[in-house]
Amino acid sequence: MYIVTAEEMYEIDRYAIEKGGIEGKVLMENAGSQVAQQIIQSYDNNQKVAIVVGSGNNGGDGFVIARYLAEYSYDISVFQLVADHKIKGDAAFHKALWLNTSDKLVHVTDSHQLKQRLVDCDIVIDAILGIGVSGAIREPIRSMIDAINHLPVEKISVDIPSGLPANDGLEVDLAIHADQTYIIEAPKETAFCEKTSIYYGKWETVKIGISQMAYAKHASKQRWCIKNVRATFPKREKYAHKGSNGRGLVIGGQQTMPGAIVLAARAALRSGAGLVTVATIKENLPIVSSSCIEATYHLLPNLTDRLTDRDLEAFEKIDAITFGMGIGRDDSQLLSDLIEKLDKPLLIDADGLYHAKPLLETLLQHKAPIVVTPHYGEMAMLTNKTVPEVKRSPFSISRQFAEKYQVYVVLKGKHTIITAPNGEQIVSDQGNAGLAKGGTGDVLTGILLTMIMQHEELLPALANGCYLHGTSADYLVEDNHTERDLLATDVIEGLSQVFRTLS
Ligand SMILES: NC(=O)C1=CN([C@@H]2O[C@H](COP(=O)(O)OP(=O)(O)OC[C@H]3O[C@@H](n4cnc5c(N)ncnc54)[C@H](OP(=O)(O)O)[C@@H]3O)[C@@H](O)[C@H]2O)[C@@H](O)CC1
Ligand SMILES: [K+]
Repeated sequence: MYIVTAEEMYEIDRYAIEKGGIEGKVLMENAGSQVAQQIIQSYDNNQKVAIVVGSGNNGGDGFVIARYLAEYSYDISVFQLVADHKIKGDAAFHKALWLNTSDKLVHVTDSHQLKQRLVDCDIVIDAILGIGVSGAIREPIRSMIDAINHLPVEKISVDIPSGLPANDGLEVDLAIHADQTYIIEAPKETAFCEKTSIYYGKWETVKIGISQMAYAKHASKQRWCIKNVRATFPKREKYAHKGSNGRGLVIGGQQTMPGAIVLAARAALRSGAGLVTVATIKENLPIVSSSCIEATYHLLPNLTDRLTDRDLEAFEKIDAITFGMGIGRDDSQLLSDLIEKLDKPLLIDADGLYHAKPLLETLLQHKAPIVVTPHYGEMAMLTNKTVPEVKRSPFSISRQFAEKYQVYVVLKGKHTIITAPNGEQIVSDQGNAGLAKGGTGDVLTGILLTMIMQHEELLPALANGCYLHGTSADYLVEDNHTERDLLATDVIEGLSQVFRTLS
């Protein structure tokens, strides 16, 4: 499923009209009838329904919905919040069709009137503003949206909660707090941003006949689901040997943080890596090696000095490296050596990201791909922004960073956003609140290390890793765990159940 900005949706719409030959009126008919079908399936027709329409095509959708719901005997009233001359084009066409079959259209000019009109309704269908909204919400629409938010009725938004922008990056001024949103065709960026997703309530998409070709041409983001994983997940070769399934290297683990590397190494092995070597200090060896007997070990005298020739020689056979879990924040030369001296795919996580901050310009010199996996706080640190700023613009900030430093970014959150150096993005929204616990990030890193070694294309590889991690947590919470007691180690054990669903 594609995710779009407002500009991309308009381009896709234009493509469907100009190249696909579908008239705008027909797209609007399809949009309204599909939303109406969803409402008919979910809400009884003994309810009193008010449809509030604004000046744009979102209002046009509202007139179509009115026509279909009236056919199914809902008690419908349509309230027009703008002057007649504001309704133009396709919206005016569908307004005329509504008036051919009904006289139920009331002009409302202020919020006080609107409140009185809506007070005995069960459902308000919000077709006031769509993706064409711009700037601060103007009066009288502003007070009208506020009035609707205060009514104890079911609020259903068409396409987008009125007042909410489609794109990330803007401070939300005022918007309908919907219980349910029926999104036309493709979810917009704000459905996946922490500060704005709540306005949508529950949401689903309705299709109106736009071809996938239009999206392939104009959209740059996808939501990753099992269908994508099945299509891209590498098959395990029948005659594979441990060397052909990838040799991964996990570097990290201060004396006080040995758990992080155990989790990463075990997760990498459970996700199918052929061999995993853990490079850490000797004080960690007893605990780490007894917790992960399948891995091999490489001893580093400390986690701060440059790599020796012996280290570099030992790492020569490695297919991909992850650096940073439990490494601490003391000055260290390790990361600059990994960037300069080893041309291997490199995943930088956790404290490793603090070491990466002063080296960002040098990332461009690395000949193999680099992946960074920050959470919101770490992303704010890397980009000199605040956490609220990252939460407001997770798509834009990830894309700018990925393009500037030519790295892959996995911005971890409820909706994890994965960005390629060319700006292409994928959202993985699997997982639950049980993952908000120490160690789960280390498990994700281990899974991603294996995915990096086993795929040719990195963007789907990283998306598949995020899918495995989140879906393991979802299955565990559905079965014998809860969001409260779920541990990072459980997520590793849960991977088998996810793998079984992929073939
Ligand atoms: N995707 C698809 O393929 C299809 C999409 N369709 C639908 O079209 C919708 C997009 O339609 P759209 O472009 O007409 O924009 P939309 O938001 O309805 O109205 C814009 C008007 O709102 C006003 N306004 C703007 N800002 C404001 C503010 N701050 N405060 C107050 N008022 C403000 C401004 O009017 P003004 O008062 O300036 O004249 C402006 O002209 C889309 O969301 C979907 O529902 C389907 O019908 C068919 C296929
Ligand atoms: K709306």
